[in-house]
Amino acid sequence: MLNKQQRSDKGAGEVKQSNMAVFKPENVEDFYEIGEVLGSGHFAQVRKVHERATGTYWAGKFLKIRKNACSRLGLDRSRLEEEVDILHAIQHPNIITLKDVFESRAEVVLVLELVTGGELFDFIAEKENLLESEAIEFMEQILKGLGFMHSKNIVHFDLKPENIMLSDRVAPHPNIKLIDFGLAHRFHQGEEYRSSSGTPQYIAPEVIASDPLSTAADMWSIGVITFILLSGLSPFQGDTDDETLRNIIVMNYEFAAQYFSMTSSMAKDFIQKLLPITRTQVAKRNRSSINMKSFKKFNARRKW
Ligand SMILES: COc1cc(-c2ccc3ncc(-c4cccc([C@@H](O)NCCN(C)C)c4)n3n2)ccc1O
Repeated sequence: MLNKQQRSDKGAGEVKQSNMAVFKPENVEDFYEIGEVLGSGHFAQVRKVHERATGTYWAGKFLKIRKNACSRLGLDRSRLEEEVDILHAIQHPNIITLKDVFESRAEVVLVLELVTGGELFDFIAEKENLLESEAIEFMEQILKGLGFMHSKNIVHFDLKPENIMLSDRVAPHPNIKLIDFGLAHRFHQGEEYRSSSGTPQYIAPEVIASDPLSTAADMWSIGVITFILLSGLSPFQGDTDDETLRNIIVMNYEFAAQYFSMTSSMAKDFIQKLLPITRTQVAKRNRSSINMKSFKKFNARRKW
């Protein structure tokens, strides 16, 4: 488990308590041989790593950590601590497993279960779209992992096909693994939580409106993912992020006959329950201009 160490720092006569997590200070290369790059993003790189003691292969997520609060280079350490806490709290067959955490001067390394089947995103892209029976198999596993997270009051907040990986894409029934808990949050009793982070195509209207968030935001993303699995189309995707966000606010989506003629009414009903068109949103869609005030405020805040 994560070692939380109570530290008291004396500064200007006051005693400040900081509850910084302490990860393994040893050099990760003493225990793992660092291999090929599997993928990379902002301030993070995922590499294949080989455990010296057992010969097992793992995935190492190498993260650059901000040196101080004023720096914009690197990830916020408290954000990373929450991700590690959350990963430790959720052990489930459909959620990636965290094995170890190492820390050097400005880098933290998460040692994670290696999955070799790639992203669901690529799997769909190669198949255009899936049979409804295949989509159901994937959704069942995604919802099992997500249901387990939600039962522990943990919300992912960045569900998208790129963060859903397959253990082995050639297996007849590939196993799903949810990854990337960099935006995840564990809710405490009575807590109000707002965030303007996420990926435009998949974020819920309440994120754009900066309303208090809940597990419902993940269920909205599940509706978008299901729509994509069954049609190959992204329901709210516009030519720009702004257009995508506008489409979400006014609930501008439809089941185009050209793409949904083979889709069951049960599947469309499932999506409509996850992407509910409220009376307010129908009214907005009928009005010439959408509620630009909340949209402009969101635009000013958003972090991508
Ligand atoms: C727990 O958080 C993460 C786990 C992983 C992870 C875990 C196990 C694992 N086995 C293989 C891979 C892998 C293979 C190819 C590319 C990538 C990664 O660069 N792209 C993953 C999705 N991306 C949008 C975060 C990751 N991973 N990636 C990636 C990013 C995370 O934020």
